[in-house]
Amino acid sequence: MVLKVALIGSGAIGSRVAELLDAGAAPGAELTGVVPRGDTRTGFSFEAALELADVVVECAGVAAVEEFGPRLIAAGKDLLVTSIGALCDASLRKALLEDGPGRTFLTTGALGGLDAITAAGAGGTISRITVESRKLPAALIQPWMDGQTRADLLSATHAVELLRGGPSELIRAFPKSTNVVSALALAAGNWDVVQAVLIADPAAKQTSHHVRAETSLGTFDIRVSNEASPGNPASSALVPHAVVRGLKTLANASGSFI
Ligand SMILES: NC(=O)C1=CN([C@@H]2O[C@H](COP(=O)(O)OP(=O)(O)OC[C@H]3O[C@@H](n4cnc5c(N)ncnc54)[C@H](O)[C@@H]3O)[C@@H](O)[C@H]2O)C=CC1
Ligand SMILES: O=C([O-])CC(=O)C(=O)O
Repeated sequence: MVLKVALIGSGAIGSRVAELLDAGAAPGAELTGVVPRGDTRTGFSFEAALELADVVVECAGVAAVEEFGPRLIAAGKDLLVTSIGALCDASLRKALLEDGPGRTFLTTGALGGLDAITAAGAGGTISRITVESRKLPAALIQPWMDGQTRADLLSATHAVELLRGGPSELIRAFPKSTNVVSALALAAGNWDVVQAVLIADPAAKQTSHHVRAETSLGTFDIRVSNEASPGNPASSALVPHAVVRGLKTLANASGSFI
């Protein structure tokens, strides 16, 4: 049986996922359509995705998870989320992860090592997870920043710490850049153990995430240095491939967790 896939969002991640699916990168999975932003009078629509798809992949942002996620799950569809920070909201988290009958899957996205953290959270205890993320300053400019803050950031000659805090604080201020922090909390099964720092670094040749997890089953020190996505310097080029890997597992062609 073919797994029918719909996408919400066709930016850097969504357009690459579409290309990969069309090229057969996830055997057993087939692209049914891409939900456009705004006007849906022509072409594919969210309603068409609800009717035709088995799994809908969100690659559009935190607001799109809020807007579409609960309706998909209530309709019995599966949802694969990239904007994991949306799940900082406890009621949305419940709707997506507990209410069913649809299922919510979370991509590993820009990170590695989430599997070990999930296993340690289930089988042991996690006392602390820290993550330090570094991106180029231009990728971290936000609509809420005033002109002076933007100018200072863009002309910085040294690394600048932008924010330190937990998943909710980070996603509120940098919703397109700190989903990995929420992914760590969900992997740990604990929103209180994760502390993050976001750094704008003019010398950053790649986007990097340095995760350190202290658990009763071991200490994991995970460093990922990702190439930026060609279409969006704020997103790592790895992410669409992580999404497609997830779809491949859902289509069950390989039957493998790794
Ligand atoms: N879990 C992870 O490790 C990562 C997650 N992300 C998440 O993925 C999201 C997408 O990333 P990119 O593709 O790089 O962003 P992008 O900005 O290149 O593309 C987003 C696309 O979604 C579209 N869109 C927004 N709202 C929509 C709606 N309601 N309906 C249909 N389309 C809509 C936009 O028009 C845009 O074309 C980010 O906002 C971020 O939340 C990004 C990087 C890593
Ligand atoms: O792509 C990345 O490196 C991470 C990212 O934007 C996010 O976590 O939202």
